[in-house]
Amino acid sequence: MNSPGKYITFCLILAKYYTARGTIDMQMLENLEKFTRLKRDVAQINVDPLQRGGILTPEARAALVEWGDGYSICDFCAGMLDHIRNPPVEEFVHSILPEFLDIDEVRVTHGAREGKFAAMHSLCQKGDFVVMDGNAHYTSVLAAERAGLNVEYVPSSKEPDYAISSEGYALAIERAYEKKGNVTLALLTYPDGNYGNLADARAIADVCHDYGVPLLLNGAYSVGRMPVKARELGADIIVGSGHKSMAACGPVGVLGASEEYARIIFKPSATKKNKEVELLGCTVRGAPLITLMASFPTVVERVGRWPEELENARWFSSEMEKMDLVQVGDRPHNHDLMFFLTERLYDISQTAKGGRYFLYREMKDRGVCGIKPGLTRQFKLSTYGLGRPELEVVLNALSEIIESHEKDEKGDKNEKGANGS
Ligand SMILES: Cc1ncc(COP(=O)(O)O)c(C=O)c1O
Repeated sequence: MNSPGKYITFCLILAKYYTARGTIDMQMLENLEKFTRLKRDVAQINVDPLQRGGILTPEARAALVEWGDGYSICDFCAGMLDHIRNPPVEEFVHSILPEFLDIDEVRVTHGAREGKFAAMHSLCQKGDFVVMDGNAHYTSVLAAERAGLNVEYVPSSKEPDYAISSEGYALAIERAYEKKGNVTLALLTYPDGNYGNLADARAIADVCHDYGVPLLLNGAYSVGRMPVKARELGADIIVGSGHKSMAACGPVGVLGASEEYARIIFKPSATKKNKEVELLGCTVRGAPLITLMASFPTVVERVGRWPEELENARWFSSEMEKMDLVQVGDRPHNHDLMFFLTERLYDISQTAKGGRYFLYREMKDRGVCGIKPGLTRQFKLSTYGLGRPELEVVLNALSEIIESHEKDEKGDKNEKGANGS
């Protein structure tokens, strides 16, 4: 994690809670102390794809404290959250975000998953089919399940590309028809959260439209990181994630729709006229929305720097490959999220002290975190927002770890050879 301070604060809060309860548990205090000590030396460069795009801007961090009270944005609400003028939620939701995403209507949600569910629940009938890419995030699958929908997958091309094709969408829709299914929505994960692959959304949208099926673009890893224009890509519905890619604390997300579908998704209640049913009236009612708004100018600016981000990601990938750590997925890569096959590190883990956890520990010792503890054979990471000097720290850490272990291994073998064993 990128801040040791937050763990220490958390430990102190817990200790205070137990003290207040009058049940000081010595074992618990001891564990907390151990935890604090463990975390004090926490790494500073975080390469976790899940977290890189959600790091707050200084403006959002200040706003978080100021607007932290419950319902803090509701002082001047006249009944519709998205029409609050002070703070300027209305302008943000009805003017700025539609322009940013290039789509007719936008609402704020609690996250990408809530947006996907709202779209599926309102546009599809129970028992319908949603066609989605084989690389789809589990939340897309759960949203469909919760809405009572069947899923027909578009399989990826498998290792090493894991590519998703527009022809695959046509075939999946045909398969659903063969099952006597009613296909009422297609979904593309753009990019997917495993390989960071950006499929040809425009071509996929065209195929779906030929069948009269609207396309939902899951931009959890793209909206707020790179330029994404729904109209240009042919997306009828788009979701983004504030805490993943828009420098917001969350939970917060955005849901956009073209006029035709917005009318259905954002339908007002029959009984509570100024409340939209799918959103249960009001969605994000305080700090997460304010952090999204506070970071927005920086987000717009960083989206404009995407070519630089991409160049860094590609450079990083090529440096990794010099160490035989092989990037899979799109090549050349088109996103900061990358997946590597790291057999060399796995081999080391077979004899290293600590086994599979050696990598996490040794990276942390060198100031890098975010590669999932216990992974050595393959892992994903993100270079988003990291400059070359920080990326060099990551690369040097990996290279040092590999060299030191392989040298030890060679030394051991030579020693055994010399001893005739
Ligand atoms: C590709 C993808 N889509 C959606 C989500 C969920 O986003 P949210 O937390 O905003 O619902 C994730 C989370 O990891 C993801 O990786």
